[in-house]
Amino acid sequence: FGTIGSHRFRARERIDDRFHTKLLAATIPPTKPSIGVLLLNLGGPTEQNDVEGFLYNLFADPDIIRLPSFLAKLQKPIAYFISKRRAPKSQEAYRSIGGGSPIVRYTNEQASLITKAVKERHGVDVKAYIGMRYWYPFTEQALDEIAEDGVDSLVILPLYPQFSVSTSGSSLRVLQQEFSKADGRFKDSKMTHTVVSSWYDRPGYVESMAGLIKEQLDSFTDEELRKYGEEKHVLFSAHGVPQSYIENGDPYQAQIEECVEVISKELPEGVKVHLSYQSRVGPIEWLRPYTDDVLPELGSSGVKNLVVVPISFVSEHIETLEEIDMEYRELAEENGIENWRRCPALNSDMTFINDMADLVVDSLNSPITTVTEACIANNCDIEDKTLDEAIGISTRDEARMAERLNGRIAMLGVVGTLLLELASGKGVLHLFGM
Ligand SMILES: C=CC1=C(C)c2cc3[nH]c(cc4nc(cc5[nH]c(cc1n2)c(C)c5CCC(=O)O)C(CCC(=O)O)=C4C)c(C)c3C=C
Ligand SMILES: [Fe+2]
Ligand SMILES: [Fe+2]
Repeated sequence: FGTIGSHRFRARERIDDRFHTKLLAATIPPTKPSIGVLLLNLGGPTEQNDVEGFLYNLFADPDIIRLPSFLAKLQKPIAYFISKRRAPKSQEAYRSIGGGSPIVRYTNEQASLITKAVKERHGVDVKAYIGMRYWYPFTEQALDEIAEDGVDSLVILPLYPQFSVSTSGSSLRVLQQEFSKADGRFKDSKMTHTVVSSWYDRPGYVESMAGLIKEQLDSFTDEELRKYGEEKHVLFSAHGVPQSYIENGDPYQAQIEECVEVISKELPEGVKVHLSYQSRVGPIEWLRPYTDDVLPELGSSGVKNLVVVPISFVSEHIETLEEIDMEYRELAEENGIENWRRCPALNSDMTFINDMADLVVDSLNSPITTVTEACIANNCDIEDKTLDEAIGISTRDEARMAERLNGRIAMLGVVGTLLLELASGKGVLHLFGM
């Protein structure tokens, strides 16, 4: 490794780096380099008592509930009411899968397997850190550890194959804020970092997903196929986002569609592929078609053999174990889809793990993408005015503002509902499932 001048986590310096072609590997000091891999994920409540706090953190995130700036002060009170209202229903769902989310357990497993695979496949020592957005271990805790360990070079890897402002973007914004704090934990650090924004089209990931789906397709027995017919269907069920996010530049839907297309190319000929979006929350319009509309449609068109594939997650959690395995399965069976399979999440699938290990090493040897660059490239909402000015572009030009306002007007419906509920003392939000 050669050495090139260090960059600190000062906003301006990072922005000045926009047009660099430095490789992260080239910035690693020649002696005792310490390489960190920060795995970002959503997190989940580990026990019943965590549920309300987890939901509060989620709804207090302006990347999850977008309010117009004049209502920004209401974000926390709104989060408080929605989380209180939703907690009993969510608790019940978590109870049905054993009391809490297994997301941290799976992410820990993935972290240690990726570390091992990087060493075995590439001879490189890395230390993995886990940063969850809404519950323990929080991203900020991972950053404390990274600073204490004196990491020289950090690969930031969101565990979301496709980029959404509401997931990877939200986590990157936390990093952006923490890195640019003048008196923060990195004030004397010379650490460099690079971000892998999305990786839905990596051949290894595609191969691992296709492999898991084929296993399910092959599990239909001859007897079942005689009974239900030969036709096999695959329904990719992606986590939804509000439609307004896409209108404001979130690359999520385009990446989901491309991802489904490349995986489908690897499936046996004759398999019929469908795509829908699950887990809608609240009264506004989300990406369509909704999974709970598509299942009855498939049923009434005579589909019997169906493999459902969770496409935006890399580990099991409430949306696969409860929503797909229980709610959607029941809905499918009620509608005549008798031969149901669910493709497992990637969890510790070794084709996937090895690909993530290769991805880490590839990103050490690729031009750096800073957190700020990743946010700009993926149309994250950058609120920090000084950043906009320093970059010399405005993310607030009038056309974008008008578009964003349209999306936010929809959100005002939620606020209005809350105020109505507060004023009347009657529960209105439950009508919207909140
Ligand atoms: C790619 C994945 C995800 C996107 C996009 C996403 C957007 C998004 N989610 C909510 C609201 C909720 N999400 C909840 C749980 C949850 N969400 C994801 C992934 C994505 N979310 C995961 C992996 C999980 C489960 C974590 C776990 O505990 O196992 C929840 C809480 C559960 C519940 O009460 O239903 C909510 C609420 C919104 C509003 C949103 C986009 C704006
Ligand atoms: Fe979610
Ligand atoms: Fe969800």
